[in-house]
Formats: sequence, C-alpha cells, structure tokens
Amino acid sequence: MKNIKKKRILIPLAIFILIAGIFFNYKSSLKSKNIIQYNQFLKEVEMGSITDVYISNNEMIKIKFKNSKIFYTQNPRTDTFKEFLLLKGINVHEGKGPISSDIIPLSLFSFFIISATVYLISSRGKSVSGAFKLSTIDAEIEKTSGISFNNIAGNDEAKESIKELVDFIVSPEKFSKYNARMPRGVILYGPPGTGKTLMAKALASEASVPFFAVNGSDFVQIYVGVGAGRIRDLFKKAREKGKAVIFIDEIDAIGKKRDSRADGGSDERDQTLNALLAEMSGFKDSDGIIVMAATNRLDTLDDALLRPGRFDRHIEVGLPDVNARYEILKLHSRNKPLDGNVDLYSIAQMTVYFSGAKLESLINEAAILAAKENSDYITMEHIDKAYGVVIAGAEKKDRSFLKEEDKKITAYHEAGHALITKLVCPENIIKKVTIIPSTKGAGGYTLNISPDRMYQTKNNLLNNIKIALGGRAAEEIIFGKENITTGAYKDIENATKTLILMSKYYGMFDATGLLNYELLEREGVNNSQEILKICNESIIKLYDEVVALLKQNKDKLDKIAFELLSKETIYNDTIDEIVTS
Ligand SMILES: Nc1ncnc2c1ncn2[C@@H]1O[C@H](COP(=O)(O)OP(=O)(O)OP(=O)(O)O)[C@@H](O)[C@H]1O
Ligand SMILES: [Zn+2]
Repeated sequence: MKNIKKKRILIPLAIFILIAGIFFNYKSSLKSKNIIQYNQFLKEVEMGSITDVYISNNEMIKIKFKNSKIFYTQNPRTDTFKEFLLLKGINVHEGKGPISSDIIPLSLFSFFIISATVYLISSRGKSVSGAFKLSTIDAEIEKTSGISFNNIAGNDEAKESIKELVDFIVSPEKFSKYNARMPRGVILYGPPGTGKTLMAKALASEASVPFFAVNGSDFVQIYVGVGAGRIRDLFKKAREKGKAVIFIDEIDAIGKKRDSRADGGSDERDQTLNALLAEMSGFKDSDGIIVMAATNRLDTLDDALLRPGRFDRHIEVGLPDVNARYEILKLHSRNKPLDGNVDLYSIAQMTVYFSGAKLESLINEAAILAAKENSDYITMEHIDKAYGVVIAGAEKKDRSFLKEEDKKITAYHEAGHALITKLVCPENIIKKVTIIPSTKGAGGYTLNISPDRMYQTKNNLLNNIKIALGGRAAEEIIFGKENITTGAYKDIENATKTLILMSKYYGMFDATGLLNYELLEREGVNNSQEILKICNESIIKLYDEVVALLKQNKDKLDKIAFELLSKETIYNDTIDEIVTS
C-alpha cells in the first residue's frame, strides 16, 4: 500500500525532471548551434544553398544547407512561407523537425516512463479514452479569436448569409421555439483562395464557439472503416464541446458524385460519406453545431450530400472584383510600411482574376523583397517585382494569365446581353453584370431578372432569345465575323432550347402549326425536318434584328463595355443611366 503511494508521487516527479531535462537540453543545443539572421537566410534561399526547411511553431526554425550543415533562423510565421519555399524548390518538412541525436535517448526514455504511467492509471480502471486509437483524427480546435468578418473584404453577399448563421448558433432556442429548422450543413463553393476557410473561422469566432477543421482528404487513402470512425470521432469531440463549427475543407474527397469518380466509387468513401450524413442527421436542432464544407465545384458533389437537412445551404464565394481587390490589398498591407508612391487602387486594377490568397501573397512577396534590400519602405518597384514572382508561380490554367484582349471580348459580350435586355425588355432589372468568371458563366455573366409572370407570351420568349444572342452579336460587330468566340456556347444552347419548346410543344409558329411534335413522333410521324427549318429560320431573323439594334446603339454598347472594363462589375443603375442618356 505504502509502496504504491510512493510510486504515485515518484512518477510525476520523474516525468517533470525528464521534461525539464529535455527542455534545457534543447535550449542549450540551440545556443550552441549556429543561428543566421532571417535576412541572411533569404539571401541563401535566393542563392539556392538551402535544401531543407523544418517548419514548426517554435521561435526558431531549422534549416539544412547543401553541405548538410544545420542552422537555425527566426520563424517568420507568415501564411505563405511554406509556398514561398516550395516555389524555390526547397524541401519543406512540417512538425518539429528531425529530433537531434542528443535528444533521442532522453525522448525514448521519457516515452517509456509516460507509457508506463498511462498503463498504471489505466490498469486502475480508468480507460485511456481512445487516445491511441487509430480512428482518432487531429481535429484540433483551431484558434479563431481575432478573426472577424472585418478581416474579409468583398464577397458581401456570402458574408451576409454567413452572418445570419451566427444567430442560429448563439441562440438556437429562439428558432426551435418556432419549430424552424436550423441550417446544419453549409457548403461554401468557389475558386481556391477566395476566403472560404476565413469565412468559416469568422463564423466560429463571432459566435464564440470552438472551430474544428479537417480536410476531406484526411478521410481517404486509409484502411476501410477508419474514415467513418474518424468522422464519428470528430463529431463526438465537437458535441463534447457543446456548440461548435465543424469545417471540412475539400469535401469532394469524400462527397464526389459516384459516376464522376475515376474508381467508380469505393466502399471506403461511401462508408465515410454515410457516416457523415448519419452524424449530421444525428444532432438536434438545438445543439448549435454547424457543419461547413468547402469545395471548388458544387456540381461534382453527390446529390445525397445536398439534400434538405444535410448541406442544404449553398453559398458562393467568388473572385474579387476591382473594388474588393482594393479592400483586400488594404487589409493585408495594414501593418506593413508602404511607401507613399504605392497606389493600391492601381494594383487592384492590374490584378484581374487574382484571388484574395494571391493578393495576400503579392503583398508578402513585396515585403520580402523590401526586407532583402533593407529598404525602409515597400515601394511600387517591390510590388512590380513581386507581381512577376506571383504570376510566374501560378499555374498555367490560372485565369490571371488572361490577356487584356480576353477581358475586352468578355466586356463587349456581356455589354451586348445587358444592352439588348434594356432595349427589348425595359422592365427587366439587371441585377449584376460582371466580367469576373464564376460558376454562373465561364467568361462573365449578366444576371437579369424579369418580372414574375404566370404565363410567358410568344413575345417574351422571342425577347429572351434576343437577349441570349446579344453577346455573340456584340462580338461580331466589334471584333469582326472571323473573330467570334466560343463564349456564346451557353447562349446558343438556351436559345435553341426555347425555340424547340416554341415549335415542338407550344404551337407558336404558323409553319409548324398547333401540334405536339413529340406525340407525332411517338405515333411514327417524323417531322423533325419541319422543326429544324423553323428553328433555323427564326434564329437567323432574330440574330439579324439583334445585330441591327446593337449597331444603332453602338455608342451605348461602347459605354457599357468601357464601364465593365474599368469597374469589372456594374449594376442596374449604371446601365439605366447609360441606356436612357
Ligand atoms: N476576401 C478576402 N479578404 C481578405 N483576405 C483574403 C480574402 N480571401 C482570401 N484572403 C487571404 O487568402 C488566404 C487564404 O484564404 P482561404 O484559405 O480562406 O481560402 P479558401 O477559399 O479556403 O481556399 P482553398 O479553396 O484553397 O481552401 C486567407 O488567409 C487570407 O489571407
Ligand atoms: Zn453570353
């Protein structure tokens, strides 16, 4: 009896001494090792003399030179440090870095002691609560304090939708009292680096709840059943905390549509997906847990994920337009010494198709260049140089490569849609015209809202076709018949669909009469030539009318295109102003 008591005191004491030993050993090993200044480190990186960097959370990080010598330098703790090194072709290791040989025996010994303690405690009846289970995932609670919606510029609509969720987490009772179904799953979709993670963090932070972040790919490429176990574990952890935001980045890894998967779907993924769906339907509305998932493409996700009660809120997070880029640049240069000659608005203008992440890295790259030169300020020259670095580091498919000419084509194409809308359907409201690509359109898009009607008249339908043709017609007028582009693909598809409906089902053309051609076909009466003829004749006539209309109003077309080129996104009032002037 006495013996055991003694042991209980001895063990923590031993552990304490050991840990202290390791700590001092580590500190003194740092002291005795070579430290180089961060400036010097950057120079060495440029010269290509560094092969490996071990990123950690420590104050100093370890670096390995070509000649295998080990040095330490200050940890810059910037978000893009890793990418910066990778772009320079340096091997980056995350975590603590290789344990130096002098620490290994001590570590082994302390591991032995700790294991023994755990064994002792557990043998006294308490369980180790899955601490060493394979199925646990490192869903650590990430720090979100200090991140608020103010740290996110642009994407106002997405921000508004997410702000609404704060209330659902903070006071779910308010909604459950009315039996209102609380949103459980939210999907944020849009191009990489547009701030999806940032939005999820801001939600957790503003609601003051823990934030659990995992990546979809953490759940695959492991043994069957483990992914599902990890999901259950993640939710268990979150539930233990009460309210929480769970963030699953790259949900595609577990939630891709079956037919689009290269492997035709694996049991492992299905099990993981099922576990996720089961967990999501498992918690009560009043729990105050929200699951957010991020993807670059909504259309690749399995429908099972998107059904009501699951991820039924879909919020688009798009690339910033020029004003949003200006705001993002301001945000990220707030704590940096900018020279007076730096004009952030003109930088915003030259960074079309840049994501927030890319703008952040542009500013950071410029800061590194300034630091290397020991310059007091970050100047426009640094930013120009950094622009080259960021562009060069980007992949080919990246849109920031798009030339000025493409921007002009998109601007005229969208201006054509907008102008025809106002000319043929003045009652329509153009919510937004933009040349920034999104999921709504490959080039840009024109969001046009017609008044609600019970029926569509023949005239309405013909006008819709004209609006669709406005894009191509503008291209032809401005750039010539030989230079029309593939950008009208969707427009032509829509126009064709409408014409087929009008002739085949609605009986709207004299030439094809009041007949339902589908029924005729079923009865063996094949009249598809008639349909083809009327569709083709109609579209030629409509297109000619659209071209004539645009030619008559070419000054307005130019004005709208010009506005689009300078502002990238314009709204109804601007267009009305131009059209009615
Ligand atoms: N709208 C924005 N306002 C301010 N900073 C932004 C914005 N968008 C992106 N950033 C910057 O880019 C970084 C990366 O953004 P984040 O990780 O949130 O993007 P993401 O959409 O989740 O990207 P991914 O799809 O690659 O996961 C942010 O930490 C921030 O510094
Ligand atoms: Zn179009």
